[in-house]
Amino acid sequence: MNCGCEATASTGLLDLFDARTLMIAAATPVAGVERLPLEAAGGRVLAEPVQAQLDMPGVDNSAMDGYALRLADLAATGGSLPVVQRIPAGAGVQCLAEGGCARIFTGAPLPRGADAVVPQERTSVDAAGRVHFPAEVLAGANIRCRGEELRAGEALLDPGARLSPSAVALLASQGIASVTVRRRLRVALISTGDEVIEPGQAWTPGAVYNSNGAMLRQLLAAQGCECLDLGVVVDTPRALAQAFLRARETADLVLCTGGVSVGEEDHVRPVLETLGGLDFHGVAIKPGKPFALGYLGPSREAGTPLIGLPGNPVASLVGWQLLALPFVQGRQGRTPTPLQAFPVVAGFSRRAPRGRRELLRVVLDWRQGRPVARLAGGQGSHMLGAACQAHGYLMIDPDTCVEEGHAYAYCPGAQFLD
Ligand SMILES: Nc1nc2c(c(=O)[nH]1)N[C@H]1C(S)=C(S)[C@@H](COP(=O)(O)OP(=O)(O)OC[C@H]3O[C@@H](n4cnc5c(N)ncnc54)[C@H](O)[C@@H]3O)O[C@H]1N2
Ligand code: MOO
Repeated sequence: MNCGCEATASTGLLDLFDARTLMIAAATPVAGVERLPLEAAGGRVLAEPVQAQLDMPGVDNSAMDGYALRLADLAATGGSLPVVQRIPAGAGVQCLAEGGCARIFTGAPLPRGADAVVPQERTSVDAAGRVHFPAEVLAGANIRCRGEELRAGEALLDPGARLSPSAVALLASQGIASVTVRRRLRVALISTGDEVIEPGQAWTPGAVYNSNGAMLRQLLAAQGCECLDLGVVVDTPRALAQAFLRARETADLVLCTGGVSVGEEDHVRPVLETLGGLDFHGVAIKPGKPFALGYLGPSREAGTPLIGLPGNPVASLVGWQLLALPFVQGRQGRTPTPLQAFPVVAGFSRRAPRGRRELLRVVLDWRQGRPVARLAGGQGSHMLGAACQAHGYLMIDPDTCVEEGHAYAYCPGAQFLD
């Protein structure tokens, strides 16, 4: 792929942000939509623009439990009014009788003629039942005006939005009962490695349980993808080629883990080059360096994209979060989310790795009112424990030593589950 991005001369690896740009550019959305009942569409990607059906709020209404009044009546009576009406939520729109106030509740329609609501705790009621108001009541106080949030016909949600619980709530608040969403992305998952066995199988020395498969199935499900799990494939070019061809038949994306590095037992790259092509291989991040994007088939356009994630479990996780996820989202027709990061002070010092941006798994502690990052545990790319404890990553630029008390870019982990 000719993108104008260059691998760093010294390492031959792509910069993380250049690699993300390539992933997003390569992620063509899949065709195919379906109409679903609103709640079944939760987590899916909207395929159509949705407009507001109603003004929001639909009528002027009270923001408080209290009394609705006409300011001119209050001025004329010297600060107290009799209660002449009672308006609960769900009542129709009424007119406020002159010279009195209305007992009103949160969300109830404001009576015509009223121009303020006073919360009940700012009032007192005398023995005769007159309500006494504070000296200053502002026009419009505690009134939620019709259409102040939205007017009917205005854009509610754009295509490409993921239907989060709040987006479902927004649609429900408009009375919308069904929506058109993109079909689910079909992702074929292949775990490679002679040593890799599934949980439940008997362990023998040298065997490694397939944690990547378990993790990626969860991560794919969290993105609303359909996972076609092809299980564990042994480290031979022939077995891998067979698995790739099978995956290609039905998937919108092939995701494999392991065998993507440079040893002679690592067959992903050569097999990919034989059955299709390679877009790039190797990103200047730690963990996650041996990451590959390519395609299976005659051309990128006619082929099926393939992402090779490293075998080391934390490298696989980081490769998914920083690179594969924006691709999956783009292929789902989602508007890609920029990487969220903000400065956080390091509570430790550490030597830098050469030529790679490091993603340290950290926990945030609060010290004197500000967050301070500490290492969540061992930082080896095979050490899942720290990845599991971490709140996020402290992202350290290549060749930069971490100095205690200095601030670095912190990427919250929760963003990768959105
Ligand atoms: N000479 C070099 N060796 C390595 C390099 C390099 O640049 N030159 N890169 C290292 C880095 S960085 C990483 S990360 C790993 C990744 O290598 P692979 O993607 O080829 O992965 P494997 O060699 O197949 O496995 C690595 C490691 O991960 C375990 N593994 C594999 N699959 C799974 C799975 N499904 N679940 C859990 N664990 C898995 C595997 O047993 C190995 O321990 O390469 C370095 N080497
Ligand atoms: O990318 Mo590897 O993850 O440094 O071990």
